[in-house]
Amino acid sequence: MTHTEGMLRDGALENKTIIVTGGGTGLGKSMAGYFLRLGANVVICSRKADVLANTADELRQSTGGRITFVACDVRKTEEVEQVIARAIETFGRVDGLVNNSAGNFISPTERLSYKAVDTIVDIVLRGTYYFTLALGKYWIENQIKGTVLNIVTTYATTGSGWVVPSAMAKAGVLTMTKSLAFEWARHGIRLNAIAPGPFPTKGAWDRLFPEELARKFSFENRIPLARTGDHQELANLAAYLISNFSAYMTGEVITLDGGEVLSAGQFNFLKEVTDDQWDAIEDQIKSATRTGKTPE
Ligand SMILES: CCCCCCCCCCC/C=C/C(=O)SCCNC(=O)CCNC(=O)[C@H](O)C(C)(C)COP(=O)(O)OP(=O)(O)OC[C@H]1O[C@@H](n2cnc3c(N)ncnc32)[C@H](O)[C@@H]1OP(=O)(O)O
Ligand SMILES: NC(=O)C1=CN([C@@H]2O[C@H](COP(=O)(O)OP(=O)(O)OC[C@H]3O[C@@H](n4cnc5c(N)ncnc54)[C@H](OP(=O)(O)O)[C@@H]3O)[C@@H](O)[C@H]2O)C=CC1
Repeated sequence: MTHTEGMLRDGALENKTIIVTGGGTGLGKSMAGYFLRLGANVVICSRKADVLANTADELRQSTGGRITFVACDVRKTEEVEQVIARAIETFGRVDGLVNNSAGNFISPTERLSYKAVDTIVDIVLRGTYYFTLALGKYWIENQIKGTVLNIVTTYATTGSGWVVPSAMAKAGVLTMTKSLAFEWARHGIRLNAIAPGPFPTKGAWDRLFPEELARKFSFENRIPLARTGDHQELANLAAYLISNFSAYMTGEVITLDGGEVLSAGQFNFLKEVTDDQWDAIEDQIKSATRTGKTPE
C-alpha cells in the first residue's frame, strides 16, 4: 500500500450525490474522480463550460461513473440554485457538497484595487456561503442529513501576508464551518474542512508559485516531510469526510501539509545544527548544569 492509492473500499459512496464546486480542474477534479470510483453520483460546476465538459467526459470514461456538469459562477445565487436544481433533477437528491472553488494570487496588498480584493473574497467566502445556505435549506426542509466539506488553507488559521484577501475569506469559511456545525447538528447536517499544504495544480502554481519564485524556493527545505502532496492523499481524506465513516466528526479542520504549518516552532531553526555541533552543545549544557548545581 502507498500514499498514492485509494483508501476507502469500493461502494463507500454508493447512493450519494455530491456537488463539487471547481470540479473541472486541479484538486476538485481529483476529488470528483475518486468519488466516482467509490460509487457516488457527481455534479461538477464552475464558470468554464468547456473545461467542465472535457473533465466530465474524461472522468466518465476512466471511472464508468455517473457525472454531470453545470456552468455556474458561485458568486451568483440564481446560478448556485440552478446547479442544485439540476443535481436533484438528474440524480433525485443531493447528499454532499464540496466547496472547492477559489480565486487567489500573490500580491503586495497595497497594490490591490478594491475590485481585486472583492473578486477573491466573493468567490471564496460568498460563493461558499451561498452554496452552503442553499443546500442547508433544502436538506432541512427534506430532512436529509447532508455533509459539507470546505477546502480552506493553513493560513486561514495562521494568517499570511501577500495573500490577504484569500486569507480573510478562507478564515471566514473556517469560522462558518465551525459555527454551522454546531447549529445544524440538530438536523444531522455535518460540516468539516481540509487545510491543504502545497499540492501541485496549474491553477495554484500559475498564481502562487510562478517560475520566478520556483527558482528561489524549494519544497524540500520548506516542508518537514520534504515533498508536496499527492492528489490522491487529499482525495482519500475528502472521501472519508464526505462519507458515513466520519459520522461522528463535525466542525473539524484537518491539516494535510507534510508538517509545513509547524515551521513556526520556536526552536525549529535547530534543523541546521550538525551532529558534531550537538556534541559540543550537549557538553556545554551539562557543564553549565554541573557548575550551577547546589552542593549537597
Ligand atoms: C515558497 C513556497 C510557496 C508555495 C506555495 C504553493 C501553493 C500553496 C497554495 C496556498 C493556498 C492556495 C489557495 C488557492 O486558492 S489556489 C487556487 C488558485 N486558482 C485560481 O485562482 C483559479 C481562478 N482564478 C481566476 O480566475 C483569476 O485568477 C481571478 C481570481 C483574478 C479571477 O479572474 P476574473 O477574470 O474574474 O477577474 P479579473 O481578471 O477581471 O481580475 C479582477 C481584479 O483583480 C485584479 N487582479 C487580477 N490578478 C491580479 C494580480 N496578479 N495582481 C494584482 N491584481 C490582480 C484585476 O486587475 C482586477 O482588478 P481591477 O479591475 O481593479 O484592475
Ligand atoms: N493547490 C494547492 O496547493 C492548494 C489549494 N487549496 C485550495 O484547493 C482548492 C482547489 O484549488 P486548486 O485545485 O489548486 O486550483 P484550481 O485553480 O484548479 O481550482 C479552482 C477552481 O475554482 C473555480 N472557480 C474560480 N472562480 C470561480 C467562480 N467564480 N465560480 C465557480 N467556480 C470558480 C475554477 O474554475 P473556473 O475558472 O472554470 O471557474 C477552478 O476549477 C481551492 O479552494 C484552493 O484554495 C488550498 C491550499 C493549497
